Amino acid sequence: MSKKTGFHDRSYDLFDEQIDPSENYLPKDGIVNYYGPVIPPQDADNYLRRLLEHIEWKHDEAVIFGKHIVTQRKVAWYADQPFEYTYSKISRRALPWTTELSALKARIEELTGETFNSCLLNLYQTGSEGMAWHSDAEKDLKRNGAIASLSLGAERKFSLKHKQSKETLSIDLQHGSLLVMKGTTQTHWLHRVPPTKKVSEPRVNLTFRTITVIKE
Ligand SMILES: O=C(O)CCC(=O)C(=O)O
Ligand SMILES: [Fe+2]
Repeated sequence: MSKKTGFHDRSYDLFDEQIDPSENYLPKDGIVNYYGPVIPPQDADNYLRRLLEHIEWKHDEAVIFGKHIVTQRKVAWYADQPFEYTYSKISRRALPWTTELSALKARIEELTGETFNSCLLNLYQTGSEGMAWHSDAEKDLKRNGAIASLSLGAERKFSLKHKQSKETLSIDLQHGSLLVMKGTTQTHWLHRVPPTKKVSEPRVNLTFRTITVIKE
C-alpha cells in the first residue's frame, strides 16, 4: 500500500499492517489495544524531531525508600491547566500544550473516541534507558480512565505482567504507533519498558491521560 496516505486517512493504520485495534491483548482483568502505526513514517519523523527540540525535557526524579533518585531518562508534563501531578512522590506542574502536542492529542482523541486533559512525555535517549515495572494508578488519575500511549523513534519492547498470576506478554511499539490501556488494566497489571543493548537511537513516548484532582 502506498505510504503517501494522508495523516487524516484512517485507512493508513487499519489496512496497512493488518492490525485490529479492537483486539484485546490481555487475556483477563483489563484491556490493551494496539493500533500499530497511526502516523505515516515521514510525519512521525517530523514530530520526533520537533518534540526533541521544543519540549522542556527534564531528568525524572523520584523518592524511593527515602532516597532522592535522578534517572537518566528525561520527562515532561503538559496539560489543559497548570495541574500539579504527583508521580513517584515528586510533584510537577504542567506546562501549556505546544502546537505539536495539541495536534497529536486531537488525532489520538479522534482515533480512540476518548478525551484527555494531560500528557506525560518520556525521552529514552538510548536503549540503556528504560522504565521499571509499575502501574499508572496514581490517585490524581481518573480511575479506570484510558491511557493512550504514542511512540516515536526507536522501536522498543513494552511488557505487561499480571500482579497475581505473573503472566507476562510483550508488544513491540513501532515508530508512530498507538497503544491504549483501559478498564481495570492499571489495577491488575504492571508494565515496563526493559532496557536493551540492541537499540542506540532515541525514543519519545507520549502518554495521554485524564487527571481528576485539580490543585491550584
Ligand atoms: O514508554 C512507554 O511506552 C511507557 C511509558 C509509561 O509507562 C509511563 O509513562 O507511565
Ligand atoms: Fe506507565
